[in-house]
Amino acid sequence: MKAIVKPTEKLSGEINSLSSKNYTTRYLLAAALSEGTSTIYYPAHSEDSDAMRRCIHDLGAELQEDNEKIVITGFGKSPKPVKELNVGNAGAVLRFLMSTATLCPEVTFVNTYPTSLGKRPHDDLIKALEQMNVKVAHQSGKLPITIYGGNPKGGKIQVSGQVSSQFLSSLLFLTPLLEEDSEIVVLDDLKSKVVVGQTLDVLRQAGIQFEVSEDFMFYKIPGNQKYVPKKYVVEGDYPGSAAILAAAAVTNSNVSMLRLMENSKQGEKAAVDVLKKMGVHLNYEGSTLQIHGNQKLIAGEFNGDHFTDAVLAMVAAAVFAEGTSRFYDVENLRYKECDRITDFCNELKKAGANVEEKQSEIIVHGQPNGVEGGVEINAHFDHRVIMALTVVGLRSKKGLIINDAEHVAKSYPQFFEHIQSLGANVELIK
Ligand SMILES: O=C(O)C1=C[C@@H](OP(=O)(O)O)[C@@H](O)[C@H](O)C1
Ligand SMILES: C=C(OP(=O)(O)O)C(=O)O
Repeated sequence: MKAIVKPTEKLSGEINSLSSKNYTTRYLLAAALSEGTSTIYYPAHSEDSDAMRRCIHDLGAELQEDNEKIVITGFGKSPKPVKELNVGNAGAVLRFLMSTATLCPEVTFVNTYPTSLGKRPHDDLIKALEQMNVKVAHQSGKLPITIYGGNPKGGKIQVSGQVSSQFLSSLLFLTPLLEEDSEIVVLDDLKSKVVVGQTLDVLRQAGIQFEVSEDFMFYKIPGNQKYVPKKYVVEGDYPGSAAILAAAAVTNSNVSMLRLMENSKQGEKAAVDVLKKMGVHLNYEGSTLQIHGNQKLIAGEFNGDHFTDAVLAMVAAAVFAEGTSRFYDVENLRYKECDRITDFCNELKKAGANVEEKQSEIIVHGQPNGVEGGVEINAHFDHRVIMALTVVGLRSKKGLIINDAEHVAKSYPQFFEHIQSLGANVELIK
């Protein structure tokens, strides 16, 4: 699918925000790891959340779904001994399930996206699992990966958090089910620390006991625990909504987004503060976030590690700001669906933006008069590149053609429909 994005001056209307992908994957897993029946209200519907649904079903969970909810009967610590799992292009789903798969004798995670997830590194999690009586066959830390488990052991576990927080989250889901008590020490740095808070939030809701140090680098997890079956309610998704907010920020707009909680634990909620700092008017009325853009933005300096999945959308807004913006501490964007520093900056430059990259920074020299556009954009299999370049296209002189735009469905299948409903001049060609 091609998305033809044309210059658009105004956006207005109301959007029912999509449901949080990161909470949906976590609730699905917590429900699968319990032995009873849980209900998840308003789950996300996207390729990534569908990948988690498919895999827990393959592992033996029973799922029944209607428009509002999924009812799940879990497999506890005894999944079906499947041979193969296909997570699509979903990094978090792969990493979370690599630990769950140690409860089976032998599971291979296949490589269906060789140029996206197939390029991402999982060495740090593999090294941690190898400390737990698990053997792992892999291609230099990448897919396809076979986990030889059956009898994983808790105890003292070390894991690096330098590349991804998903490795730690993965171990936090598994260790409560093991016979032994565990102590997890995070080595090096811990990137995307805020999303670990969402993991801990879900574990607490599922009745799991643990101790955690203030800096999130050390954990004590008693063994022999059970996930309690629960009713979970999924809140709105800030990472996806950040792209709509960025679009509203670069146009003359009056947009309301329903279902975005002001006290959310999602790191990408920081997009609201980033845009406020850039001079955009935003306010909450209950759980509705209202944004009024007037095309005027001021540059700023931001630690992007606090809102990792919203960085690209915020960079897209900064493309039109007065002055130079700097997004720092973002090196781990290089290990996502594409290299979100080099690949993204190259696409932005094609569109006419003035950006520079460093190993762990994106620097944006803003152009309040808009960018030239008039080119075709390579999506690099990355939903967040697609959404961010759509924002740029709206304020370009000649528009942008985004190729392979169907990959937006990894997290936000209704993105184009939503932005069109606000008045964005976007045409889709199948
Ligand atoms: O735990 C999660 O659900 C996620 C963690 C983050 O990844 P990293 O920890 O690799 O930054 C984020 O980018 C991803 O979209 C979802
Ligand atoms: C990086 C992302 O997801 P994942 O790591 O789960 O593939 C994302 O949603 O932007």
